[in-house]
Amino acid sequence: MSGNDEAPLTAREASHLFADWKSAPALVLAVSGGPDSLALMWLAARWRKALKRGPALSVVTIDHGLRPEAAREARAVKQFARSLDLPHRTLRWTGDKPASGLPAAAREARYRLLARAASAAGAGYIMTAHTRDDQAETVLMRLSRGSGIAGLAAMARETERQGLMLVRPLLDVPKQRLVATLARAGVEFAIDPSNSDPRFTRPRLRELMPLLAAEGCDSRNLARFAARAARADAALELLVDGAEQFLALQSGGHSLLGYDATAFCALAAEIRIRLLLRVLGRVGREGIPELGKAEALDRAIQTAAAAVFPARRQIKLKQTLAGAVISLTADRLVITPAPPRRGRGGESVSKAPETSSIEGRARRDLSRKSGRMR
Ligand SMILES: Nc1ncnc2c1ncn2[C@@H]1O[C@H](COP(=O)(O)OP(=O)(O)OP(=O)(O)O)[C@@H](O)[C@H]1O
Repeated sequence: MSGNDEAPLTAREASHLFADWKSAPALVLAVSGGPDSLALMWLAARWRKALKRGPALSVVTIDHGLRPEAAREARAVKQFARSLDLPHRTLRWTGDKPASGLPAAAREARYRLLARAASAAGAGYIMTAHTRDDQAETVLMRLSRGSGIAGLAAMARETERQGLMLVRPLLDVPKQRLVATLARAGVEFAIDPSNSDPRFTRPRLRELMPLLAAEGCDSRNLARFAARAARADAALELLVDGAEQFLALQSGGHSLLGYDATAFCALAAEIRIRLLLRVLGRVGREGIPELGKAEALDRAIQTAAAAVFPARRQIKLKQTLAGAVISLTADRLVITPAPPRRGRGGESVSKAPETSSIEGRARRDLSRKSGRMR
């Protein structure tokens, strides 16, 4: 790709960026009406037109019902899509809007609606216009929250989300190049004022970017850092696979026996914590817990394991986390689903499907690509 961060994207560069999805049957383009996603739509339409055979493209805009101008912007996207011969739908978020955590709730609703539109269009892929600048902001946000390596890897080019693939062909492209692409094509675009609303973290961090860039902490270097963190994360996940297989072999395939406590405690802390996250996500009723909670659990296990107890089978630690019960004896670390919590009317409350112990059940998708920050 051109090293010039201000040059419009060429057709050749775009065809390279989209090449991975050339043989997908259908793609949904998520287009808000902002410059990044309008450029995505324009580039994807030009790419598709140049192909003899390729995916059926359709465009979806979500109206979050938060700004009065949103409906007009969605109509403008529809008009532009029509001029490019692309079918377009607008879906509206009609649910209650929370008083706090609005960006996160809007994002949840957006992806839910996009997934619905993709299923209706028979598309297994949703394409967004995340840029290198978005990647850099994500790294900064996660850094500021003390995220782990998986979180610092930020967004991936492809992410699985509820059975659909979320794909980001422009993740290495600076936003300025998209703006330049639109300017050359003579396309006008809307600016969403919430993108610079100082009530939200991301816009406040965006404000800092020029200052940081002057010190070398620019989007290129932050994105490079994310790529390196992703590489380290992938290597660590392989080590966790190996550790898991090793511990399972040591249990002789007895699914209810859990892990050998000494072997578990001898693993490196990072591997133990990742293993706990995996197992809790698989066994527990409440999904993968926060990294900090798994770290605290690991510390408690290590402290309890070091304590001397007279009886080998005596329980050294018993704790619940993420809808799972963790118990430790001198011999074994066992993680089982917690009994279902009782609701107000006495009915049981369960978030995850019934599972029985550490081993012996299908592995759910627990990767960082599930969109959860670590
Ligand atoms: N209203 C919308 N309708 C359709 N697609 C949208 C809408 N808003 C955002 N998108 C898609 O999501 C991409 C990222 O948007 P933005 O950076 O504003 O979202 P975000 O809240 O930071 O979410 P994310 O967690 O996905 O980064 C856009 O480039 C676009 O492809």
